[in-house]
Amino acid sequence: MGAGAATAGRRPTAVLVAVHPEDGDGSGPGSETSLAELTRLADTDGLTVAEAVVQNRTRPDPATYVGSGKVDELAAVAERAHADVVIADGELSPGQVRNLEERTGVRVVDRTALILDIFAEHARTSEGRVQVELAQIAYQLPRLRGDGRALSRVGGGRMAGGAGMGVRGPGEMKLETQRRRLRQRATRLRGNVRELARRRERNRGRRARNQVPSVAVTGYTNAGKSALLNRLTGADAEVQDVLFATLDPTVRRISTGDLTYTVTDTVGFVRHLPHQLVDAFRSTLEEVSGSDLVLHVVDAAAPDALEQITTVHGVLHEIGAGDVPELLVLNKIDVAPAGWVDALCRACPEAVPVSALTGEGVERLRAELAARLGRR
Ligand SMILES: Nc1nc2c(ncn2[C@@H]2O[C@H](COP(=O)(O)OP(=O)(O)OP(=O)(O)O)[C@@H](O)[C@H]2O)c(=O)[nH]1
Ligand SMILES: [Mg+2]
Repeated sequence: MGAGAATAGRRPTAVLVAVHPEDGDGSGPGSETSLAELTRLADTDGLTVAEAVVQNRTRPDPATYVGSGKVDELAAVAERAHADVVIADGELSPGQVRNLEERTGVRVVDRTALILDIFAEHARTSEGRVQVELAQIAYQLPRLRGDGRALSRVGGGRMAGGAGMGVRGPGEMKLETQRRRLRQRATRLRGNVRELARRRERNRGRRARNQVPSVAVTGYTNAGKSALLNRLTGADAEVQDVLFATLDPTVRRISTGDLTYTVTDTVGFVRHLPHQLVDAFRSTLEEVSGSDLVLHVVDAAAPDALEQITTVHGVLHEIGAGDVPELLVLNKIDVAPAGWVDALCRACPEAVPVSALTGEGVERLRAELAARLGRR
């Protein structure tokens, strides 16, 4: 069972732990930006963050992730906060998790597990569920402990469906049996994903033959991709103030004048998107690399908007979509400080400022889209 089980009735409490590197671009693990994001991720997963323990030196103890003094501090903070779980701002080795748990007496998870948990919670379609479960298995296989604990949910929401994971009691299944079952399940799931990918491929081929240009909406999670898709097409994609609300691509058709094109909403990106997820979601992400134009939605109200743009470009390259022409959209200008929007426009002169909420700038965006697609 997840951390929430012991504390029915209130939201489980989390304490964050991180090593802040002395160098880097200021947005790496342990930085203020990264911790703020981890807090939002925890919140999305149903956890309330009480405190963060950050180590500022760069010489942590590899056995316990942070140095020994910090572990004592973490244990004290966790006790004071009545923490149900400790979340590390990075990916931990199985040994680090075990040692930290022993010394703090609290369940320990890392950022990757947290993101996987959110994906599991948000997957709606069978395709989304299959891909998430595959990513979960890739994460769990090297971390099995024989007591089934690595298979349970992190946060306060409902338990992840998956392969009925997390329901087995301690020691019910031998480690080797668990491993074999998971590997077999992964093989079956990969077969499903391949079949779904082929279906997607066929649909894309049909659209290409019909000469219908395609636009893929991408961007950092919570940038307003689904809201903008709804504004552009009158669709009803799910819009929520949580991270990773959308996991399944929604394809919609737009007709303006004699031009018809499709717009696809897709999964949001985040700094250090777990590689297990990138691998598992490859078929979903291929919608992006196969499109004629990437509509890159930026949350212009985010103080780290420029870093988010860099992150998204990194993921686009990773999935083979680096060469697809891009149209940058600065969204949420209704709430972004005017000076900051101006600065972003100077940094990205081709970008179109809009508000999916009020509709401001959306006509200009439509015209720009038509011009770009007509010019192909
Ligand atoms: N003020 C304001 N809020 C917006 C705007 N566009 C979207 N939002 C809000 O931003 C939040 C995220 O919007 P979504 O459309 O779900 O964002 P997304 O990029 O699809 O997010 P994921 O699917 O989770 O990656 C929601 O609370 C929206 O209401 C905008 O132009 N202005
Ligand atoms: Mg969305």
